[in-house]
Amino acid sequence: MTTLFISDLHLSAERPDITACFLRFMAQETHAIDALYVLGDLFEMWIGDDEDSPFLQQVKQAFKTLTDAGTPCYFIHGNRDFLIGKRFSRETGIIVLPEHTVVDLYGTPTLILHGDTLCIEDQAYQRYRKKVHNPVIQWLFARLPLSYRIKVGDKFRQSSGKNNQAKSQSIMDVTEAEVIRIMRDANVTQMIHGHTHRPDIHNLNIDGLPAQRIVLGDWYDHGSVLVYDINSYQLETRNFNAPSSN
Ligand SMILES: O=C(CCCCNC(=O)Nc1ccc(S(=O)(=O)N2CCN(c3cc(Cl)cc(C(F)(F)F)c3)CC2)cc1)NO
Ligand SMILES: [Mn+2]
Repeated sequence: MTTLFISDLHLSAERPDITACFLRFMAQETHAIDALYVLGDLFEMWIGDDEDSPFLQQVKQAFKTLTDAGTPCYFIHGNRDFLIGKRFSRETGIIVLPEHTVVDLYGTPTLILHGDTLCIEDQAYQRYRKKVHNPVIQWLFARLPLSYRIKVGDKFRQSSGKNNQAKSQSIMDVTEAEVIRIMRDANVTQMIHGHTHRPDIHNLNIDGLPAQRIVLGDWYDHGSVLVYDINSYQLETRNFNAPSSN
């Protein structure tokens, strides 16, 4: 049987091509799978579960159809959609997991996470992350009027776009030592994450044991899916303009 992993779709109303590719993926590829894991940055922004739109309704409905059919669907917060909460879970049937979770993938204990916690050299980002993950700050932010939160979100998106251009490529990637530290602490030899937008399968060595770090791809110019079968896995792409099957 098969388990699917996706992340970094950065879905937004401004990118109907990504949304169409995602909806096609959900309609055509999620029959008879064991589970779907979404490892963060499903959305380009998320300022509260109370935001609604036809775009959001369509995406939420796709998950609801899947979970109502009995396929478990799990989500780990990304650096964009870390405010996704209980109401979103209720509306979609999605189960939100802790930011670092160990799952048993057909007998292989695997640490799954978004990946932004591995980029410890990006100190400015880690400081910002600490603040916005503070429960009191989140409680206060959630009580601001929706219109104001949308404005704050747009401001953050402009500034983070600029900040990222300024940052060197290397600090935007994971710190190898942190990867090893976290895998050793979790006592695993397999990790799956997203965030860096550098899809790849890395072989590493942890205390003499062979280990793998699987990085999921973003969906900026094509879809990216990790198809994990009982005894093999592969990172696959999904073209936006693939002819629909019917
Ligand atoms: O993303 C990458 C590379 C870039 C990685 C770093 N850049 C990045 O993460 N940018 C970013 C993330 C989220 C949004 S947001 O619009 O969704 N939104 C902003 C306001 N948020 C907030 C929450 C709280 Cl509790 C409190 C506040 C407060 F108080 F500070 F105002 C604000 C909620 C979330 C906008 C931009 N790779 O994948
Ligand atoms: Mn990210």
